[in-house]
Amino acid sequence: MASQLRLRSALALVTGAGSGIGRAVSVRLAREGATVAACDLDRAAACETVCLLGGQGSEEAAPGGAHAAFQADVSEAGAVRCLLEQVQAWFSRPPSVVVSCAGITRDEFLLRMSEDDWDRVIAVNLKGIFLVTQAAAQALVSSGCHGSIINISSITGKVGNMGQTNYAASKAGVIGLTQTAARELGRHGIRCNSVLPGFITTPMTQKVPQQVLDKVIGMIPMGHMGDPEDVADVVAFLASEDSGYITGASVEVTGGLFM
Ligand SMILES: CCCCCCCCCCCCC[C@@H](O)CC(=O)SCCNC(=O)CCNC(=O)[C@H](O)C(C)(C)COP(=O)(O)OP(=O)(O)OC[C@H]1O[C@@H](n2cnc3c(N)ncnc32)[C@H](O)[C@@H]1OP(=O)(O)O
Ligand SMILES: NC(=O)c1ccc[n+]([C@@H]2O[C@H](COP(=O)([O-])OP(=O)(O)OC[C@H]3O[C@@H](n4cnc5c(N)ncnc54)[C@H](O)[C@@H]3O)[C@@H](O)[C@H]2O)c1
Repeated sequence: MASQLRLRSALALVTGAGSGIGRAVSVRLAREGATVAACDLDRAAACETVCLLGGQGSEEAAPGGAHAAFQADVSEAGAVRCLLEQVQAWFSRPPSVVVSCAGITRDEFLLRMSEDDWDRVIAVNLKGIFLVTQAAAQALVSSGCHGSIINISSITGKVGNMGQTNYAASKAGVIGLTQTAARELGRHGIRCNSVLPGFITTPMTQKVPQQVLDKVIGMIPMGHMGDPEDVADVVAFLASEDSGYITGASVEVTGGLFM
């Protein structure tokens, strides 16, 4: 898809920006003119992403640099509050585009899943998106700014997946959270949408047993796994005014898996 500078005035906060889909989203939004605040649990990975953006920015750079890297654990309320404070102090405005990509898996069959594996996945994938969505929406509403919030769910949240009771629950929760936020925030000019990727080639899917990947790929009408850029294409659309009348939607990026 030809890139356009349709995001030239946007400040985009991307969590999970240090890898996979979050890195691809950061690159794509920057290419369309956005200033990117790249956040990750892994500070070094976030900085590597900023370097890919051609930005001079990193936390060591002068405030207001082209792009900047931030470190935060999205599952921690204090860290997320601090993140939004840092971003607004750095760029003198709230992020008008917020893309929550940070996420983990702790896969195990239900009969064997530990409470800790459940708790951690819910904390990062669902509570993390609650905390980021809430903090970003508070900043936008208090400043009277419009915005677009994009939360990365998964097709697993729609159809379930063996070995992922924790992950599927978290991703289904993201859909419900985002739809509710869309209902509440529409009057403030803030759109909220979910993206539901299928199997995408990233470090997250590299942990999946090959036997399982072979099974699933055989079920994909387009016959192959997707790339992070396939998801970034949709995120860029939802971030821009080209999707100005879309909110509360769940957009599947799956190659047709489980259409
Ligand atoms: C018939 C195929 C149906 C496929 C439906 C898929 C629908 C949803 C696709 C999800 C796409 C989005 C994913 C995205 O959100 C990103 C991720 O979440 S990536 C991580 C995805 N995780 C998984 O898919 C879990 C993979 N499974 C495992 O990691 C392990 O199996 C584990 C659960 C840890 C258990 O390991 P263990 O060594 O105890 O067992 P095995 O691996 O030997 O498996 C035993 C048998 O179960 C079959 N199996 C396991 N997982 C799946 C699965 N997800 N779908 C289908 N079948 C699965 C495995 O093939 C073995 O079968 P068999 O007894 O015939 O050898
Ligand atoms: N890869 C896929 O097939 C696929 C499919 C559907 C949905 N998703 C979702 O897309 C998102 C990105 O996944 P990916 O495949 O790029 O994975 P990835 O593992 O490549 O990247 C995830 C990033 O999130 C960061 N992160 C993890 N926990 C964090 C925390 N507590 N705070 C801040 N950052 C944290 C990691 O450091 C990493 O950089 C996830 O939410 C994932 O569930 C992925």
